[in-house]
Amino acid sequence: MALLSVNNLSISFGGLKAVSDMNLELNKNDLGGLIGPNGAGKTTAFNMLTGVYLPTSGDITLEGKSLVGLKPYQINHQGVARTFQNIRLFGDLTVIDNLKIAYHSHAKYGLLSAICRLPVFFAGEREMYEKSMDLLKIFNLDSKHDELAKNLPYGEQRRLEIARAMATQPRLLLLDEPAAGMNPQETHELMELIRWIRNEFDLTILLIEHDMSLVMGVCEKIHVLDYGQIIAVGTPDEIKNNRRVIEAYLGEEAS
Ligand SMILES: Nc1ncnc2c1ncn2[C@@H]1O[C@H](COP(=O)(O)OP(=O)(O)OP(=O)(O)O)[C@@H](O)[C@H]1O
Repeated sequence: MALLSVNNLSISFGGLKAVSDMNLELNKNDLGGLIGPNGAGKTTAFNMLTGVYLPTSGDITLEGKSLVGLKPYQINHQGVARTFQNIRLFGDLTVIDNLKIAYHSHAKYGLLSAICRLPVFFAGEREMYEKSMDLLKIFNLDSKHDELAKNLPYGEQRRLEIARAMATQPRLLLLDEPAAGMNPQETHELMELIRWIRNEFDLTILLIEHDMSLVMGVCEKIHVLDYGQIIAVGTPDEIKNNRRVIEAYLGEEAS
């Protein structure tokens, strides 16, 4: 069974069909890409996958269980985490607190234990701190754990956002333009990191990206959206040589 299955997914905003009969399948451990010209519907698709938008029609299943109609936090509890095109960290909190907040969504103690400062609260907090530091080490941010998130350089903020998504212990990680604003060196390091976390955490990843060096370098299966419709699915080589894909991108360049 596919890990993620998107079946005939559509959404309209007024008269605009932003995504139309979209189909997409990812198996466990796939590293997939979702590409397409500006306004093709990529982020809208992510917003439906994460419960931000309710599809007009169609279904989304995670290991056979439908996600449609669930709220974003419920979808996160099912094992789907995401990052955003525009970084959405808590800028005035420290790096480690940004991660601890994410771990809190899976905390093993309740509100009463926290208010009464029961031993289970302290044990839970200690565990969250240790797990957060472990993740920060992986993302090479441990030396900055005490800095405010807003003071990190841009590339590190992007890495922290991925680390925060990982703190919710996802099965499926959705990355919306993870390399946006990164220089070539940072993009190259990000590629290595994405591959590594996929293997290390037994993850399935779907990423939206305009940086073709990253998409072609890291994705094994690419879906191409144009005007809300999937126009091609294939390996990087197949996509590079696909006539409809070339036309879609050339059309964008010509306009
Ligand atoms: N909430 C909304 N209300 C109305 N229209 C919307 C809404 N969200 C998205 N759209 C429209 O849906 C279409 C798809 O937008 P979307 O942001 O998904 O594209 P995209 O492929 O992610 O583009 P980009 O690569 O530029 O980020 C666009 O025409 C956009 O204006």
